[in-house]
Parts: sequence; structure tokens; C-alpha cells
Amino acid sequence: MTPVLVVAAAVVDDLDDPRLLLAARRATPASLAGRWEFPGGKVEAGETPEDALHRELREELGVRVGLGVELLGPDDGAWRLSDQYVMRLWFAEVVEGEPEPLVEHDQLRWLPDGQWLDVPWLDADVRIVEGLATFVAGFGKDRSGPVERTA
Ligand SMILES: Nc1nc2c([nH]c(=O)n2[C@H]2C[C@H](O)[C@@H](COP(=O)(O)OP(=O)(O)OP(=O)(O)O)O2)c(=O)[nH]1
Repeated sequence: MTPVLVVAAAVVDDLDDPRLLLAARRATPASLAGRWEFPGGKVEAGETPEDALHRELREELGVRVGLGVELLGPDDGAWRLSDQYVMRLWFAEVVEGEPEPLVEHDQLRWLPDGQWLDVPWLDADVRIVEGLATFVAGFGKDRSGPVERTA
């Protein structure tokens, strides 16, 4: 069975110099409640992944964002979450609104630099957060930051 595509965002305080990472705590379903994740969700029929991501962030957080680069994963450029789901993840910066846990989440937290792993992420997200931190640590050394805005 082809896995369902989930799109999500690593919302940071500043795409040019990310220090704070926004984590969202799931309130539903019960099996995932209390664990932290990247805001996002499933791509619906007829949507591009980027359109789906903008819709999910509007619905879940009440914000409009600008997208930075995608953090490519090891599974054909994506991140396998389970047998059922595969995720693509983009850096993002809020351009309008203040993030609020409107649906699916009961808490949001801006995690400071060096503390991005300090909440109980969903199991599949742990290596992705590690990948993000490694990517960001490389800024200004062998590559530029996630500044290439696509929307
Ligand atoms: N949004 C999101 N989902 C994740 C992450 N990590 C992870 O394993 N998942 C899993 C949890 C869910 O089983 C699955 C689908 O995500 P979702 O429940 O947010 O999708 P959705 O908003 O479209 O949900 P729904 O409207 O269909 O209820 O992906 C993550 O970082 N963000």
C-alpha cells in the first residue's frame, strides 16, 4: 500500500537564523495525546503539498507562513513515519498571526536552541528533529540558511 503523504512545518523564529523551534502537543487521538509534533497534516486530493501545508497551518495554528527550504529525508527525500505515513517537512516562518493551538493540539511551545529534543516528540519525529538541529548547525559553514522562500 502506498503510504499517505503528511506535510509539516519546522516553524522557526527566523529563517535566516533559526533559534526557536515551534513544537505542538497533540490532544488527539488518545494514542498520540501528550506527544509533541510538527504542525501539519495529510495532503488532500487535488492539493499540492505546499498548498496543503499552508491550509493545515492556517487551520491548526491560525497563521500565515512563508516557507523556507525543505529538510530532505532518507526515504526518497521524505521521512517515513510508519507503514501508513510518510512525511515531508519544510522550514517556515510566521508572517501573519500569532500561533495558537486551535485544533488537534492543546499546547504550543517555542523550544530554544539546544533544547529542541527536550519534549517527548512522537517516536518517528525524534530523528527528524536531530536532522533539523544538525542542518541548522551547518548554517554559515558549508551552506546558507533555509532562506529560499517558495511561498
Ligand atoms: N502532523 C504531523 N503528523 C505526524 C508527525 N509525526 C508523525 O508520526 N505524525 C503522524 C501522526 C498521524 O498518525 C499522521 C497524520 O497526521 P495528522 O493526524 O496530523 O493528519 P491530519 O491533520 O490531516 O488529520 P485528520 O484531519 O485526518 O484527523 O502522521 C508530525 O510531526 N506532524
